[in-house]
Amino acid sequence: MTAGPAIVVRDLRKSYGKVEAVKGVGFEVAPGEVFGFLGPNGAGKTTTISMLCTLVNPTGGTAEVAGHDVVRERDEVRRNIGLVFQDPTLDGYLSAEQNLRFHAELYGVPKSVMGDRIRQVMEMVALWDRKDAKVMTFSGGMKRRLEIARGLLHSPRVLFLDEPTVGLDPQTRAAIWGYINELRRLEDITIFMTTHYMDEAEYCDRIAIIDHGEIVVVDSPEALKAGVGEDRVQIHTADDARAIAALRDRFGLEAAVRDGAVTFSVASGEEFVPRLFAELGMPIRAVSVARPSLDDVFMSYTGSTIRDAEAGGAGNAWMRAMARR
Ligand SMILES: Nc1ncnc2c1ncn2[C@@H]1O[C@H](COP(=O)(O)OP(=O)(O)OP(=O)(O)O)[C@@H](O)[C@H]1O
Repeated sequence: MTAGPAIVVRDLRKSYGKVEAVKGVGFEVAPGEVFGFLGPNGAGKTTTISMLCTLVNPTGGTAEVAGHDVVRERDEVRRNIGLVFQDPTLDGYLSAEQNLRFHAELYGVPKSVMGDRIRQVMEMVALWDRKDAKVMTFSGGMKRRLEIARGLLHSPRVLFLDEPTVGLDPQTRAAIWGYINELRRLEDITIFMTTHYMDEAEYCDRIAIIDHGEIVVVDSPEALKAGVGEDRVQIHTADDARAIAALRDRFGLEAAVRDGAVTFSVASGEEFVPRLFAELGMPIRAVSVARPSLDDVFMSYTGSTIRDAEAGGAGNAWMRAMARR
């Protein structure tokens, strides 16, 4: 266990020419934490994680990972971290086990423990029975699982995952989260991950929301959702227009029809519902109350949903950068 924080970032910056990809971000990650870096395409997530992994040099500020400076102590940082990035770097012509063995040798994992460790990490991602198959025969999800196993081989103190579930089907995404949660239980490890899936950010201990190269907020998903304050209430009635007018006149609430139901936000939704039935003055056929989601949090901090923020993005940072010129 690291004595101090696993990651300390202060006023970290990166510019590519005139593009300020990261504009002075700062945060700390505690040992053992699963820390999520959340933001739309082009927000600066990959640039930040790349600086922490020593793959990109900052243009300003400092960052320490596992107690080492990412610029001055690059080798020490590299020894202490595992990486799972978006672009696969496995060798398709080698078997799954050979890929891991090659990596273990590269990282100087002692021969005496190598075999056991390879088996342990492959079992963790349920690939041990496929150890002899060539990686080129693997599905996208299996490759991602193998990359996670490889990232763990040398028992890193911090594991960096850049969009670990992007492009995978929901079932595989859920399985990968199962492995991450298992990892948290079995290994003394800190996990730093980027994602733009709101539902996945829920699994993190804390998340930082980054937008246009700046951190807008850092907190636990629960605290962020509680900070939004209001619940979302939906009611079904025979006359939506009349219901909307009644909500405005009797309760001063602004409602609108969304997803086929009259929808509005109110503090303590569950306590409000009995009043609603008593005082709306018209029959209600059905009602639902939902706590704020991280989508609502993102909306309240950035003024747009993460999907709106991504609309128009080509899905590739480079293509977007070119398109802007
Ligand atoms: N090598 C580069 N050269 C020039 N501009 C770059 C480079 N890498 C990133 N950028 C720009 O920096 C900004 C942040 O990009 P970055 O890839 O860090 O965002 P991201 O949040 O990781 O997005 P994504 O979800 O698409 O991976 C974007 O405007 C991008 O176009």
